[in-house]
Amino acid sequence: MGRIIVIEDNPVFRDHVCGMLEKAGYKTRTAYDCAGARRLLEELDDGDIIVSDLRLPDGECTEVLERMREAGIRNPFVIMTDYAQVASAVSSMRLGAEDYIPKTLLQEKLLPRISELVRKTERRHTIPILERRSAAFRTIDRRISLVAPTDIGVLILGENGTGKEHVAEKIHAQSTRQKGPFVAIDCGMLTRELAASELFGYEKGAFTGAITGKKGCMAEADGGTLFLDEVGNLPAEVQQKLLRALQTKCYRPTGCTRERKADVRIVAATNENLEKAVEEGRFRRDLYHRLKEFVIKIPPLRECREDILPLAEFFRELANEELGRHTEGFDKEAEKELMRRMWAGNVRELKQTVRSAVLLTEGRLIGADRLEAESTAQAGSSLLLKDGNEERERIVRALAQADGNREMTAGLLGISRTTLYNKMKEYGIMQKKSEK
Ligand SMILES: Nc1ncnc2c1ncn2[C@@H]1O[C@H](COP(=O)(O)OP(=O)(O)OP(=O)(O)O)[C@@H](O)[C@H]1O
Repeated sequence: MGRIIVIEDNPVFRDHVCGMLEKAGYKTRTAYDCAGARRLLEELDDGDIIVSDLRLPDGECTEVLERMREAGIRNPFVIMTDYAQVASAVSSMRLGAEDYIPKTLLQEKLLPRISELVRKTERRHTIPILERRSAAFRTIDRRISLVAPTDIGVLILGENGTGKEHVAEKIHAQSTRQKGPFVAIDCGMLTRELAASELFGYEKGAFTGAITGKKGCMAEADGGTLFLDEVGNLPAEVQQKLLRALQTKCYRPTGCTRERKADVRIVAATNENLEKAVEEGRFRRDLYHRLKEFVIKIPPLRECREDILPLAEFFRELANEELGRHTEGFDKEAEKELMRRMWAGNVRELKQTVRSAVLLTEGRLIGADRLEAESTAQAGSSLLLKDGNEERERIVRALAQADGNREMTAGLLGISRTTLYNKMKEYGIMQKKSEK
């Protein structure tokens, strides 16, 4: 976890903010003016987050922000404002500030916002990836390198757990937008009521309870890539709004009278047959065509058998590090077993199986008896309990155990993330967007 750089000229307020952050376990560094901030920024680490007062003795912090963004430094920047400064703070968001928080609301807003940003930053910097070398993936890599530098919309098709999000990140990393943000949103988690605000944001006072405005994913992804995971679940009203935003590069946040511009490249992914969703009237044909300008199909792991052992080795070493184990490999029987399985949950299931095998192994070699029973789940199917109440409770418990991380929760329950989303929707289990 990185540090929080607090830039504030009022020493009492600065100590107050640092105290709050340190009590929550964050390390802080401080500066009191733009010049000091610029010096600190020279030694900025990837995971650091900046929280700054808007008006500083030698200028506005937006000058620092602007300089950072020009230099391609994308660390999150949150602005603290007095009531009278809200208008300029809003305009600073166009320069790439993540958020502004009125000082009067700092107590309740700062820590949740910081923990959301920490999760996002950590996710981008800590998931190690193995370059897959199977014939199928070499073809996929060629397709990625062809499409990445263009602004063509890409639709990634594949079963759950095949690695669609990594492919989207790769497209972004090889694009001319690589210095811009990569914002991922799970459309499967968006209720009809939430979808428009999450994607397009809203103005302060747009509806009861909208005490501050919200930026929305479109604005967050401005200059970068917006990854719409499980795009087939996007509610109809939002499909229309998204299509318009793609066609005109303009959109209107809820409650806002003026249009906003957003230069966003969309990469979408789905595990369902969108063609069928179009025929059944659940997905707009025009949006479908717009999203699938270029299609990348990711085969299930069982069809890329050359990748199984390299991935298993990769996950074994990761798990060694994470769990403090010293396994050195799989024995012959375990290798045979890894190759024999169908991996209905694809790479995600392989990763989880290897991780728990590492945990269970005391010697150097992992034996076949340490590989948990094969998942009987068909991709996308549910294997939970028949009794609804019990099932709901189990999901809530698993979410708490996994500290809100949905991937880990799905892993604990032995189901795919999509099934988890659908179940959460079905049981009305709410979760904050930051809890991913
Ligand atoms: N090449 C790879 N190297 C290392 N880990 C990988 C690789 N591909 C996938 N994974 C891991 O497998 C899991 C599933 O990957 P990812 O979330 O990208 O799949 P997905 O197809 O987007 O899944 P879903 O459809 O459920 O959203 C993640 O934990 C991811 O880190």
